[in-house]
This record gives sequence, C-alpha cells and structure tokens, in this order.
Amino acid sequence: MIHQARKRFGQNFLSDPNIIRKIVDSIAPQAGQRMVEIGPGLAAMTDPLLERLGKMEVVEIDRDLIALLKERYSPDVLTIHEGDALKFDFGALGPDLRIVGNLPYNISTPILFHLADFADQVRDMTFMLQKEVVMRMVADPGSSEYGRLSVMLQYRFRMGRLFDVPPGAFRPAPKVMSSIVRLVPRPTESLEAKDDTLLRKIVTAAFGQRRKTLRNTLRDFIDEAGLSALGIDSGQRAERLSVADYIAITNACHAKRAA
Ligand SMILES: C[S@@+](CC[C@H](N)C(=O)[O-])C[C@H]1O[C@@H](n2cnc3c(N)ncnc32)[C@H](O)[C@@H]1O
Repeated sequence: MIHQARKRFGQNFLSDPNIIRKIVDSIAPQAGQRMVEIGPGLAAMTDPLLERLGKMEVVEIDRDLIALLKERYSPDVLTIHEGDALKFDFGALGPDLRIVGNLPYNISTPILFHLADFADQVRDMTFMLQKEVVMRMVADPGSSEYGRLSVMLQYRFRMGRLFDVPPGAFRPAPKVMSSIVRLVPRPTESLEAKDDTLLRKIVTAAFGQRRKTLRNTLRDFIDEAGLSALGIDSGQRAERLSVADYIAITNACHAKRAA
C-alpha cells in the first residue's frame, strides 16, 4: 500500500518486521477475543493481528488510509470505524475489549484520558507511545515525571513499560524514542473516588501550579485542617502525594459538600 505520511495525523509507520513481531507477541492475541486497534495506518500491526484473531475492528481518521484498508480487507474480517478516536465511543464495542495501537503522538495524552473513561469495559490496552509519555504514566510520587497523567491513569490501571522501540523502526523516523506500555484496569473497590469529576478537578488544580504548596493550590477544595486530618502536610507540593492521598482528599471534600 502506497501512502504519503501525514504529519497532522501523527503518521510514523512501523516498518521493522522484528519489532512488529515483538509487539504482536507481547499482545498475544487469540481467536475469539474482541480487539480494536486505534490508527491501523498501513496495517503493519493489523495484518499479523488478523492472522491470529480472524477478525477485528479499527478506528482510523485518514480517508486515504481507510480507502486502502477497504480495498484490502473484506468487511467480515475488518470492521472499520471512520473518524476521530478522541470522540469514539469504545464502550459501544462491548465488554472485555482489548485495545491496541501505535498511537498518534500528537494526541497521545488526550486519547489516554478519553480511554480511561472506558476502563470498566476493557480487558487490557497495549500502546506504543513516546517513551517520555510512558515514563510519566508509570512515574512514582516524588519524581519530576509524576503528574496529572500518572495519578489519573494509575487510579484506573495497573501499568507497565514492556520495552523501548528506537526511531529507526518507523518510516518516517520520529525524533524521539518510543516505548510499549500495557494498561490493565484495576478494581477500584479498595480505592475508589466518590466523585470522579471532583478527583479530576483536584488533581488538575494541584498540578496546575506544581511549584506551589497544596495549601495554595487546593484552597478552593479543602483547608489546612482538612488536609492535616488526613495526615497530609499542606506545605507539600503536588508531586509528593500518592494516588491514595488524592482519593482521600476527594472523598473528604465530597463528604463535606454533601453534609
Ligand atoms: C503512528 S501512526 C501508526 C500507524 C500504524 N498502526 C503503524 O504502526 O504503522 C498513527 C495512526 O493513527 C491515525 N490517526 C491519527 N489521528 C487519529 C485520530 N484522531 N483518530 C483515529 N486515528 C488517528 C493515523 O492516520 C495513523 O494511521
């Protein structure tokens, strides 16, 4: 399939057969599993995935690529959802969904936040992303990479970086190193925010000005006494708090608002 790569759609196509095999092996697809790929592009991953699955679904935005995919695969084998993955309702595809993709780097963070909303319907997700983004996803509290992305995703998923992929594995080659990351939804019963929107607002406020103390950044949500009742020092900065701390703040704030 011949196609001129489009920068605005973050198109870097995988071209190294060994890397493609390694990624597909790490996904370990099995016939009968429900799988959707975000951004199949020229089918570098789709093809070997289909060999093992028999059929699957894809979400692709580029009309030229969609036309090529339609020429190549029958609709019984490949269901193509034409459009923007950022607006796509992954919940409509059914439960126990496996989501994979070499994600377009220009929308990697918004797409991860979008996908987090479907955690309940997902079995697992395996993505290629810039290494720098993956390091932020899996970062521990206290590190400079720990931020809003780490807290919001670690709340929903157990995550692990599987391996790195060098720029030379793609055409055209990106400027940065990439990594493969696996996300598996974690049960939230043991650690559940009573209000997900409030959690999102609190985390956004805390990391919005990450050099300021929690006393300042969270003043619209909780006061110093409230923080200290949770065993949290209000003189700390956002990056010191664990996911459990953010949930405790959210639930204390929720309880106070409900009272
Ligand atoms: C990095 S390329 C990966 C292509 C292919 N999977 C590969 O590994 O060679 C990203 C793919 O996502 C598609 N894409 C970009 N933005 C998208 C969006 N908002 N929704 C769906 N697909 C998108 C691009 O057209 C492209 O096919």
